[in-house]
Amino acid sequence: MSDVMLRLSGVSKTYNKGRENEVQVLANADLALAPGEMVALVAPSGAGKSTLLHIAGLLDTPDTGRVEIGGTDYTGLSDRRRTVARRQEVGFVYQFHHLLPEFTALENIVLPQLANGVARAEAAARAADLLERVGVGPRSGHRPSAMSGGEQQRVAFCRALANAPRLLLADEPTGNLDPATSDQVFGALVQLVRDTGLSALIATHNLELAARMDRVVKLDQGKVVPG
Ligand SMILES: Nc1ncnc2c1ncn2[C@@H]1O[C@H](COP(=O)(O)OP(=O)(O)OP(=O)(O)O)[C@@H](O)[C@H]1O
Repeated sequence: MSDVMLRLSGVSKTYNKGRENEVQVLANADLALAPGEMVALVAPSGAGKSTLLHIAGLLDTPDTGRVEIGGTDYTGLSDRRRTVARRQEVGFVYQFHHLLPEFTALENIVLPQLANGVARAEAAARAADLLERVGVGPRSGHRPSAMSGGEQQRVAFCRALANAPRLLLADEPTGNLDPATSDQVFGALVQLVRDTGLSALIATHNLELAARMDRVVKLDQGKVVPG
């Protein structure tokens, strides 16, 4: 296994190149995450956290630079290869849960597995196990509208891990929750990541939560620097 789970090398990204509203968000940014490492990404609004996460998760491509996940260099690979890799290797969590409203918590975690070719019984067992781990086992038959914000977000964590990715990317995962709930739900996320041995890059404005990670980095003039 590679000793680096995620590596960004010399990554640059400019929006609206050549236009009046041109904005260089990333400028030769480098970042490496070891297997099992949890890193917080802290930066002011607009500094480029989402851009960095999208590039790291193969949702967007940098103008220049390389993105490697699990030792594979995805630079220049086809959209198809990148889509397959994204589905298998990367889990995403956002500020909003984005669960499918017409499906139960369990089904929301089963569906991505079915799309990945997993048999239904196996998918359901994995979904139940994940929900149990984050303390929402008793809510597995509920639709998102019948769950609290904290419960919805815990289910979203499970969905991100449904296909056993090796890398978790989270963009303000508890940003929508009140401070006490945020603290508990963040704790559940950390525990889940530790239990499953994932590498995780978590963007947050919350310095207390960031301090619970192995390492903190920030964005400074388009570069990743120690926090
Ligand atoms: N598709 C786009 N086209 C043009 N500009 C963009 C685009 N996406 C982001 N930007 C700009 O790039 C900069 C970085 O945006 P990004 O969303 O990465 O920041 P962020 O650090 O995640 O901010 P926030 O914490 O507010 O979500 C911002 O100035 C934003 O306006």
